[in-house]
Amino acid sequence: MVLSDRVARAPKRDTDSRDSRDSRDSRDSKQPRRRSEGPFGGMNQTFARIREDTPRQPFRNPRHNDRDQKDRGKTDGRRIKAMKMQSSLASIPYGQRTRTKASMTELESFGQLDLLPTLKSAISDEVLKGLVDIKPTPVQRLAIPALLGQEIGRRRSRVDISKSGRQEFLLAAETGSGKTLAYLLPAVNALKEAEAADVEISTYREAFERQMAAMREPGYEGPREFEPHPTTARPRVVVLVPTAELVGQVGAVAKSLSHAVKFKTSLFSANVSAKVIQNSMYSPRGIDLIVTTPHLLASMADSDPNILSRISHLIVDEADSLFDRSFSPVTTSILDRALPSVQQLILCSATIPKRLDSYLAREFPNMIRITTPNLHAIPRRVQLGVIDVSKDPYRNNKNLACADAIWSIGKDAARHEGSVPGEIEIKRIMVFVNEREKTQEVAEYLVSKGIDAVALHRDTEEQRQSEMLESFTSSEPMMAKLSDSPEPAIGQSRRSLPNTKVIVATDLASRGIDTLAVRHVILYDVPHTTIDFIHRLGRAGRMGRRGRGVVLVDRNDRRDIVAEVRESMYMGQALI
Ligand SMILES: Nc1ncnc2c1ncn2[C@@H]1O[C@H](COP(=O)(O)OP(=O)(O)OP(=O)(O)O)[C@@H](O)[C@H]1O
Repeated sequence: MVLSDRVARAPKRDTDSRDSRDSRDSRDSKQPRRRSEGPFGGMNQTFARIREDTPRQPFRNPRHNDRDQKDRGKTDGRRIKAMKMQSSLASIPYGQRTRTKASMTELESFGQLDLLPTLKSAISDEVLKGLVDIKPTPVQRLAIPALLGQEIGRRRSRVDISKSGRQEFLLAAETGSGKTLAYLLPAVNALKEAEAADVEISTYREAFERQMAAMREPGYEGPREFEPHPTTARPRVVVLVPTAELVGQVGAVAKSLSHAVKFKTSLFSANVSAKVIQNSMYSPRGIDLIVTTPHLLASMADSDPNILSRISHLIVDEADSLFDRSFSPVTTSILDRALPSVQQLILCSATIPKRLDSYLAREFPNMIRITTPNLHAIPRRVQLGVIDVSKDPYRNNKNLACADAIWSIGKDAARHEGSVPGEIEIKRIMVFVNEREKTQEVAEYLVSKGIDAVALHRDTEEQRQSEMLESFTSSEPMMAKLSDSPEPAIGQSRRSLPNTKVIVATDLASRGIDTLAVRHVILYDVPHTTIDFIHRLGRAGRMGRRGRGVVLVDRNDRRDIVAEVRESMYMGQALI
């Protein structure tokens, strides 16, 4: 999906390097006149005569036949492709990661931030309600002060401003690390500060109060309608996300903030009717913050270009998706139209492909890049197991292997009774496939094996899909009666597994979904890229939780890639 097309090409030579390469070539071609052999032959040399490494020949088992030799050649060729896949993520120098780590320790609580007091209390009272000992996460420690322009400890938040007077930020941090709050808190803070300083809004409020008072007078005969609010159809903060599910999720965080700090939030997605969208965009009460998809916003802006005229904070979440080939034309068309008024442009992602990296370097050279030390690494608390489907008892029947893996998770959980006697916790499991068409087939197979599975794609019944997603995003444990044993009841024809719920999806459908309840992820297909590995396994082990991935490999799959990913995960290294 996001392979860098430059990885295999030699870097472009500039004049200097060409010169130096030329001189080296001529030097190389000059053979030493005399080569002295013997014990002192290597002395007084002006350049190192290092013998070129001849590739070590692999051990040949005489029993291998010709066909095996051919296959080995094929594997070697594909290995180069594996390296390309690995290289499609941009690397962040380790030196920079260490510096970041040091500066992260200086912000210890949300209390230290220059946020409005109501916003600070909204963090514990609304957004992270129920959590004890709330501390900012690494990305929040780095990003919030920078976006607020606040100095923390010895660290001055470096804020470069582009020629237009705009600040541009890239927030790159691992999956499930709290990026949403990292960009929403400063944006809402700025929104409320701008509102307090906005003369047009205060004049409107005074006129509104006057008219309300007049309308309460007996015998009032003046107008009963109000002038539209200055912010009607002119939002100040816009958050762009790729899917309707993410509109709901990010919108829920924004709404919970707006309960404590009054501002008007609207969520626009394909799931919302055109009439509702129209009514809330043009509400006479105004609109402050919208969360939507680029396509919807672009179509609204096509009919009313002024919608993009007052945006001060433009946030592009899941930026690697929104700047990939399918979304990029529409995302950039919004940027082109909105940027003149934008004061902060914030791009946010858990993976930065090289293609996006060079696009940002070219288009936004002043962008401040905020990256956490663990970027592109899958947390060590997530373990990856491998099932070889080519072996007995599966004989390349992936469906069977997948159902078996889910059954063993369910059975294992059934052995551990929950804290309430007679109840067991329902395990929520995500199965990832590479092709959207496969989701339905796999889900149907799992259902036929007594598993409560649903495919996450456009055609799934909306109600069923949202019920299932809701149960996956809630951190509350879900319980099943222990009597609902996985074994068939007497007289029951088929076994069913009541203590698991399964979503079968492609990672595009579930990108960014905050599946807090998920501890198990099954990679039905080996992902095409390390980026997919990160996002799929990132649905488990969120916010410090433990997780377990299982990858099903058959004889056509790249086992070497799986081994490399496992090793990097074990070492806690970035998958670059
Ligand atoms: N400081 C915090 N302490 C504890 N939990 C937090 C904190 N900040 C955010 N969270 C919770 O962490 C979870 C993950 O946050 P969020 O969805 O913002 O992650 P993300 O970095 O955007 O992940 P992804 O890259 O997968 O989209 C959410 O449930 C959120 O409520």
